[in-house]
Amino acid sequence: MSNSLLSLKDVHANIHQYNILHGVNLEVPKGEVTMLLGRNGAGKTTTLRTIMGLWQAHAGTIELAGMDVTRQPTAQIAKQGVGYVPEDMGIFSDLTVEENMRLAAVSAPLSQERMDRIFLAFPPLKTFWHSAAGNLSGGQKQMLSIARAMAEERQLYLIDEPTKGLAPAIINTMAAALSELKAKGATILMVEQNFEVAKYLGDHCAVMEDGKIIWTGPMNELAQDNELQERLMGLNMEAS
Ligand SMILES: Nc1ncnc2c1ncn2[C@@H]1O[C@H](COP(=O)(O)OP(=O)(O)OP(=O)(O)O)[C@@H](O)[C@H]1O
Repeated sequence: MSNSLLSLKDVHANIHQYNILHGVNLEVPKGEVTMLLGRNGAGKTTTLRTIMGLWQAHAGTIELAGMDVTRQPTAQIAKQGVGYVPEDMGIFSDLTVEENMRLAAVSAPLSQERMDRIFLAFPPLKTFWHSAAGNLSGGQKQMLSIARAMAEERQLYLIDEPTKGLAPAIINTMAAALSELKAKGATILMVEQNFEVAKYLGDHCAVMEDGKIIWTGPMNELAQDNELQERLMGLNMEAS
């Protein structure tokens, strides 16, 4: 795909002695949202961590904006404009919301304009600006985790299950904030188990199984095909 910002070609990765990724091929188009879906243990988190350099690809290539970033150190990949929102949120519980945000802005101090944009998306962060992050609710912690990725200009966001364990009302807030980010032209690769959220935000979709991508296509194609969903992911969407 010619407009790919991120491109994985035949990526293999091990975790300790286990071979987890068995040749991942994935194209992430610029300015669009790609959903990485699949059953538990399929390798979705491992794929994001390998892109971020947190696990090493032992074969294959990872290109970001045409540059080979395979096996670069994580700090170097972050410096090239990749914001990562890990599943465990990666926030510092003992620090305040403000300190968490200021630490996330590595290449330039957090501007007022950026802070205003973040407060608009996530009002509780303004309310609890001087509170310890550890005291935030689960949903507020997730907001802080995404806000940290937004603390700088990014060319790519890697977001791992941002709605996991959240109450429906908070899921809506989260989806609205991510939709704003999308409307600003962000390129996002996101793991999401909530199929409603995946349908709402996704332009493209890649489905993983056993360390490989087994299906790629437009999100609406998968969303409209119950049989395909069930075959690829064991989903039964009759209820939704
Ligand atoms: N630190 C680890 N040590 C050993 N095996 C691991 C480790 N982390 C992940 N794995 C294994 O790698 C495989 C892929 O895990 P991964 O977390 O990437 O899957 P996933 O698709 O994100 O799953 P989920 O939807 O459950 O989060 C699984 O079999 C998992 O048990």
